[in-house]
Amino acid sequence: MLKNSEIQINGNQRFEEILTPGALEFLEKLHLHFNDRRKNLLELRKEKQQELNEGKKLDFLSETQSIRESDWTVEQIPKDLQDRRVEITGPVDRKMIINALNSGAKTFMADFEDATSPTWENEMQGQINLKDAIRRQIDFQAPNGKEYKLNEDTAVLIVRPRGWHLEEKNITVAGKPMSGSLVDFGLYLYHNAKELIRRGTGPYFYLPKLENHLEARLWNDVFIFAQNEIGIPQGTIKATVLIETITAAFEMDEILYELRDHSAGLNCGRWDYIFSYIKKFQNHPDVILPDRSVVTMEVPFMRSYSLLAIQTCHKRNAPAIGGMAAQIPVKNDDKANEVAFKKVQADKEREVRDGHDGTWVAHPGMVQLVKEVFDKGMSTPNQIFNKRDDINVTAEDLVEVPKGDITEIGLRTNINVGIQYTAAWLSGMGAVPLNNLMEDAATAEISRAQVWQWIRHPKGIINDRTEINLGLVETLIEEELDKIKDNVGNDMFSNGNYLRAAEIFRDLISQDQFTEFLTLPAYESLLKDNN
Ligand SMILES: CC(=O)SCCNC(=O)CCNC(=O)[C@H](O)C(C)(C)COP(=O)(O)OP(=O)(O)OC[C@H]1O[C@@H](n2cnc3c(N)ncnc32)[C@H](O)[C@@H]1OP(=O)(O)O
Ligand SMILES: O=CC(=O)O
Ligand SMILES: [Mg+2]
Repeated sequence: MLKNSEIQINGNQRFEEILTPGALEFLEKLHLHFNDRRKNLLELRKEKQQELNEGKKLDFLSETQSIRESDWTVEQIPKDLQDRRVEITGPVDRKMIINALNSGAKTFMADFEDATSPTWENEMQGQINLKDAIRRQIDFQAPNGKEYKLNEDTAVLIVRPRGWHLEEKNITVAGKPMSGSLVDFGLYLYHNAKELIRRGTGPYFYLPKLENHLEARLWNDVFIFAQNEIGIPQGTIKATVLIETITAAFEMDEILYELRDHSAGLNCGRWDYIFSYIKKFQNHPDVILPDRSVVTMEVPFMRSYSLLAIQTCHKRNAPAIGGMAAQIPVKNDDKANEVAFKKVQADKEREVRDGHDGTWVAHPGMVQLVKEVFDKGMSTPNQIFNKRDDINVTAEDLVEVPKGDITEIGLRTNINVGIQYTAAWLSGMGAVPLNNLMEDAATAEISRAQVWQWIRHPKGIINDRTEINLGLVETLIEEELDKIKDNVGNDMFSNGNYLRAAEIFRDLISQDQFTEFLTLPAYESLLKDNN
């Protein structure tokens, strides 16, 4: 049994409502049954990275060929997940949960991952907010007096727990931190599964950053165990896996197969996918990406993966959800706003034309536009019937290196966004608007990974022929910090964690060993003052 000394309640009455003895006992069981396997799988990630660093090429697995070639389908998708044409995502902030549920989107993914900075307060408050939202007992009053409450019709709730790599250091078992995934999943399920079922829906999840089908098998075993413990029918949990690592793209069939009793399809997590492409091929001299702004869904390796996801899902009667266009409405600039909307529209038109069954938006202001695009392109609840047998994506297509320039603006933007995002994250905000784009942990990972790669790669050269090296980047970091200071003002600059963020950014790009996730060192920094 977890002892009180092993958790932080901080005297908050409502935290106690989440961290009940029963919930803690359930978490402890999850930990004892699954944490060693989680750790072994994280070790396996390191071994696979080492093989790639030594020049290994990615390919479809020979040992699972029979799974790819045999006929099977996932179990029936529940009624309220049949039509997912517009999914809004957002952090587990109380006001935003209400706004997202009211947004007119079909579903809302409440995010403990890319969009949440995992302060203890955010984590616990997020669980409280979701518990209240499910029971329709959520309301909120903003400092300006604006009142928030739920509409009659709300989006279907899906929760994204943290990835397997993240730990929750405020909950320990025998002195060892628990997995962030198991904490987020476990607390949400424990408090809400039966209530969700009673209300005609279910415990639905998005599973982030999986690298292979063994990690999907672990989730599936967690589901079987948890359904048994909680006393809900097997198969009640439904999970959509984000295909957001380059290695997982080679195992889409296998991931669906592992989760076939619990699967609600796949999603193209495009931003982490780009990050993963850089990370996994960090040592390959033939792989380098141009400016982030030109690595769109239309470059061959991105388009191939999205098409393969559609074909794979539809073959298995599962939905294939598209990805996040990072544009958000632009305030006080009609022209820039129009451009942003046009970009989102084009992105979503391509997705629906290709066969995606739904897609993501980052902001309520985009819901109507994207709904109209999908209504026009998809007159049925989904298009799983469209098997796309015409698609033929090869292993080479999935890794094709895109062309394009590295520019000084691209380099400066990566530095600027990397620092500003990390500063926000250290201040407890996991998603922020920067340069009229939604930035979250996944997009920030691209920024710092590109700078790391460009410093070391023989082709890390700006299009004016300037070589990118540590010295240049150090200079630009100072210049970008000055710009940020001018922009946010002295007070905000000194209170806003920018210097700490710059220190983390500097460490990340100067260490020869590529740090697996920006959020790992950032979490250590966060623990020092936010908990
Ligand atoms: C790569 C990936 O993993 S994508 C998935 C993870 N990322 C995300 O989920 C990010 C989602 N988006 C967001 O968090 C936000 O849109 C941000 C931070 C980018 C911008 O937020 P803001 O600066 O608040 O935008 P803005 O001022 O235009 O918001 C207007 C209103 O819409 C609300 N809003 C904006 N985005 C969202 C959202 N995603 N969900 C719910 N409400 C939202 C705001 O709370 C605000 O409400 P109010 O008028 O009642 O005060
Ligand atoms: O989680 C989504 C992504 O694009 O990353
Ligand atoms: Mg992601």
